[in-house]
Amino acid sequence: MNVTSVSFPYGESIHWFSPQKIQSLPDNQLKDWLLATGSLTQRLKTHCTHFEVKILGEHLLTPLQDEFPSHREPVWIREVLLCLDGTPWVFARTLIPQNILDSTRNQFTHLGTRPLGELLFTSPDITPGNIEVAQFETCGRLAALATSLNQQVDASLWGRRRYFNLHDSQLIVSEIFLPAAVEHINNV
Ligand SMILES: C=C(O[C@@H]1C=C(C(=O)O)C=C[C@H]1O)C(=O)O
Repeated sequence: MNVTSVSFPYGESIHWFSPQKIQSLPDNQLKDWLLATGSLTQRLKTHCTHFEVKILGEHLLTPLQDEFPSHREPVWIREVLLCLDGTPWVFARTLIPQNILDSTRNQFTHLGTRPLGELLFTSPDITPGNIEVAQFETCGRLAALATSLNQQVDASLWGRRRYFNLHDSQLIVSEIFLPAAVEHINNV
């Protein structure tokens, strides 16, 4: 895998839609994955022997334009690849505001290769919020990332963005399904 943290951050500005508003959700098994509310990590682990979080980068950075309107100051940005038996299936980009870092004693900044979901789905103070979806064109940065992972991008990529509520704040987790994942999901 010739992806390095040199190109971090990989995220690109995208227009996210409420699932009720986007007319053209994929009409195949991927739709269920896009809208599922549980831990993606737990679901991915049922499709492999070895699950691994590869960190592309983590840093306090300013969000992309319109990515986090309530936070124009730097937030903790974590980008990872979720790999199943050595194959990257998901690119994930998480944005965590400073007040959540402070109120959780910086647990999120010391995750390392532990899946974020281990924190999000075990803390009684964190509740899943809305889900939004988006389609990524084949000419974008994330398509280029997929290509650099030796995954052929024949069609636009699909992703979702989930909000997680903690006290009176939110963090955002975006997950883009790479071609290897879509190939498996739609052909199981
Ligand atoms: C939110 C979850 O955590 C996963 C793990 C991530 C990480 O380690 O950075 C990011 C996105 C998720 O797919 C989950 O398991 O649902």
